[in-house]
Amino acid sequence: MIEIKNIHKTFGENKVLRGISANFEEGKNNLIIGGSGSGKTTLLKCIVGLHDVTEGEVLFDGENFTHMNFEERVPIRKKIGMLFQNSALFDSMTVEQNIMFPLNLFTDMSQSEKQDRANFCLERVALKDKNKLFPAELSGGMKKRVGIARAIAMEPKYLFVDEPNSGLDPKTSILIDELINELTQEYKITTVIVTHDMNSVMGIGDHILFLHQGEKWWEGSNKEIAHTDNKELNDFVFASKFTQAAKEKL
Ligand SMILES: Nc1ncnc2c1ncn2[C@@H]1O[C@H](COP(=O)(O)OP(=O)(O)OP(=O)(O)O)[C@@H](O)[C@H]1O
Repeated sequence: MIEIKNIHKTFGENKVLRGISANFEEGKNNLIIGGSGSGKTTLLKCIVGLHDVTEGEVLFDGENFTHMNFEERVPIRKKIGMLFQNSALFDSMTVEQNIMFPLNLFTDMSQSEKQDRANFCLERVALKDKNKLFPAELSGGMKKRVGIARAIAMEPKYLFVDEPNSGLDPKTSILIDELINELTQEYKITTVIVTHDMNSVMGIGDHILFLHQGEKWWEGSNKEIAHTDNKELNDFVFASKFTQAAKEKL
C-alpha cells in the first residue's frame, strides 16, 4: 500500500497541491483524475520522488520515502515501474534493449537471464518475437505495450502510469487498460494512473481520486461515480450532452 499524507506542493507563488491525503491499495487500479492544471502529474511526480514535496509524507508499505536520502530510496525505487507519457522509449535501442535497460542498471542478472526476462515480458504484452524492432517501426499502441513490458521487467510492486491512453484509438486504449488491469491483479501491484480517459475511469477505476484546483475534491469507485451529486466531478466526468444522457440511463 502507498499512503500519501497531507501533500502540499508549491512552485514559487503557485500552490499546486493543497493537503492531499489518500491510501492506494495493492492489486488495485488507483486513478487520479481532474481538469487540466489540477495537479495530477505533479502529484504523481511527488509520490515517486521526481519532485520534493513542500509539505507532507509518502509511505511505501509503511516506509517513509519522503524522509529518506537518495541512497536510502534506492531499494524502493527498484520496486517502482513507470510508464510516462509517449512511452519514453529510447529510439536508438531495439525493443529488447529497451526492456533490458532497467535490468542492466539495477540487477546483476546474466545476459541469458536478462534475455529470458525480456522474452517473458514481451510475451506478457503480446509482442512475442518483436525483440529486434526499433521504436520507429512500432504503432502507438505497440510502443505503449513495450513501455509496459519495460515497466514490469523489474517485477515492480508499484506501477505509475501517466496518461496511458493518450494518442490511442478507443479500441487500443481499452486493450492497454485491460493489460494494466490484468498485470495489477495478477502480480498484486499497487498501480497509480493519471488519466483523462472516461472509458478508463468507468472500466478499471477501482479507486478514483478527483482533484480540483489542487485539492482532493472527491474519492470513490467507478460504481459510485455514476451516482455522484458532486457538481464539479459530475461536470468533469459527464461533460457532454451525450454522456449526461448515458448517465441518466445508468
Ligand atoms: N516544474 C514545474 N515548475 C513550475 N510549475 C509547474 C511545474 N510543474 C507543474 N507546474 C504547474 O503546476 C500546475 C499543475 O500542473 P500539472 O501538470 O500537475 O497538471 P495536470 O493536472 O497534470 O494537467 P494536465 O491534465 O493538463 O496534464 C500548473 O499550473 C503547472 O504550470
